[in-house]
Amino acid sequence: MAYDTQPKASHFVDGAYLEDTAGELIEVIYPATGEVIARVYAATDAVIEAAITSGRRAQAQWAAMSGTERGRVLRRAADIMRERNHELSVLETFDTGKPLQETLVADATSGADALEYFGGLAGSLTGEHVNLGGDWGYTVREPLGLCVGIGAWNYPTQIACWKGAPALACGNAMIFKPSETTPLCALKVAEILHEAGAPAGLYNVIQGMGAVGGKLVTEPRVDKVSLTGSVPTGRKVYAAAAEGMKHVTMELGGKSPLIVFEDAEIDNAVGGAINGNFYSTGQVCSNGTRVFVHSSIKDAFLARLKGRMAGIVMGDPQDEATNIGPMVSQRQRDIVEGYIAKGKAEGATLIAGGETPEGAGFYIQPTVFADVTDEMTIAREEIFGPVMAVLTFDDEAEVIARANATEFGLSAGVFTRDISRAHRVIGQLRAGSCFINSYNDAPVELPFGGVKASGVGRENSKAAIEHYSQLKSVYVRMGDVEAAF
Ligand SMILES: NC(=O)C1=CN([C@@H]2O[C@H](COP(=O)(O)OP(=O)(O)OC[C@H]3O[C@@H](n4cnc5c(N)ncnc54)[C@H](O)[C@@H]3O)[C@@H](O)[C@H]2O)C=CC1
Repeated sequence: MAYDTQPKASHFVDGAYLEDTAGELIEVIYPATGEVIARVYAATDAVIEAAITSGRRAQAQWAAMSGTERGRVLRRAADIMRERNHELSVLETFDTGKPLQETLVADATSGADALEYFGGLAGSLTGEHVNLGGDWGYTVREPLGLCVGIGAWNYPTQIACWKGAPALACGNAMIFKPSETTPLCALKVAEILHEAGAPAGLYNVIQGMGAVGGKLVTEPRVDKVSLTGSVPTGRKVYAAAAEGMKHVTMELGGKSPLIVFEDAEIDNAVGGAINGNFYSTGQVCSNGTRVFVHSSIKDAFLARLKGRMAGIVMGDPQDEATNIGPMVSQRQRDIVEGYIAKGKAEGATLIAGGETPEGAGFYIQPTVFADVTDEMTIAREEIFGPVMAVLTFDDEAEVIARANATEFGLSAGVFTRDISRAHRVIGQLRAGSCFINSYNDAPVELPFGGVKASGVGRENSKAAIEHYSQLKSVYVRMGDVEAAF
């Protein structure tokens, strides 16, 4: 293999690669072939201790710098990421199996956006002066301290930056634990931040499964935990963090509705449904996997959708012509196959896909089911794969109620040409990240996150600053102190 996917060592701690082969072996598998392309070891207690000690030391040093100086480091890191975008994208494709066509534009570039945006904000994180009628007060925006980021496997570079950039901008240090399925890319983020001038230990990356994540979450010297993962893991991590009264951000799963009204521009709605179901082979938390189509346009919608699916190019993800890559792992493909079987068994109509191709790699066909009802398993549970469920509706109030009838609340989308209806409906959908005549855009300037079981807190935008800093308030008396005795 021309590209060397084996990292220099498993962890990046205190400004350098660090190895400890006493940890559990993690084999990194290239999803397109099933080959082992790298080996790393889960962090031992010694590695965790080194990450915590160096993180706390670096945090004190970093917080003593001005916001402008900190921001300069983040913006330099953004520039380095952009210069190396091609190389980083190829690695992201090896790590995840996502097609290079996507990774070139959505991963290191999105990470660089976050570093640039929060680098720009860092110098403007000030408090307030408060007039108290003679006396006065002021607030200081302070860092939380040592933050832990725990990542999912679908966007390893992006998640490492979406958590790291606001944390560092606010003057915190971070220990990031990538998903054990995709351990490679975050190491590059750590390398780049170090090269850009971040003090040694400020952004440490350590590997491991849930057990390593669990140790970090319960560590008393950790002040905040930000998780991207599934709802069951979120429940465990949130509960463990609560024991130590730690700050949390939870970016969890979804089963989001995408509503297509009868007056929608059908090609755009079909495009939105494709982006919201098949990008990254369906492994996107905000996907609009319940596509509610007005019954009067169901046939036209399905016909256009089927036509557009002839444009699927499934194959070698390193080939830029490929637009559908494999699933991230055998395990994830097995899960998706199970849901497709349930869809068939519970009586949904298979419109497209539904098969697992022969041969190496964890490929599965992008799949569309129609005539799906609210009770079917594929309409209720997060699949995290390329499976679109098309349901029909007749009435606005009815579809809003059905769209909201889920424990999740990450995203929601509406396609309609009626501007009043668009805002009226979005106003009633219980979701954190919404779209009108679009789907799955995630610019760094807009808050991202869920309501209900989909999460707590927001990533990106100025809102993320609230989740990586805290206010100290100071009362200043100008006169004498009056006391009862
Ligand atoms: N809302 C969002 O921003 C996103 C949410 N997701 C969600 O992530 C899920 C898929 O990712 P997976 O990696 O399978 O999720 P997962 O929940 O299995 O694992 C997520 C991370 O948590 C770690 N972990 C597991 N148990 C832990 C514990 N007890 N304590 C601390 N850490 C622990 C894992 O090692 C991994 O790094 C999907 O459900 C998806 O919806 C994925 C991407 C974005």
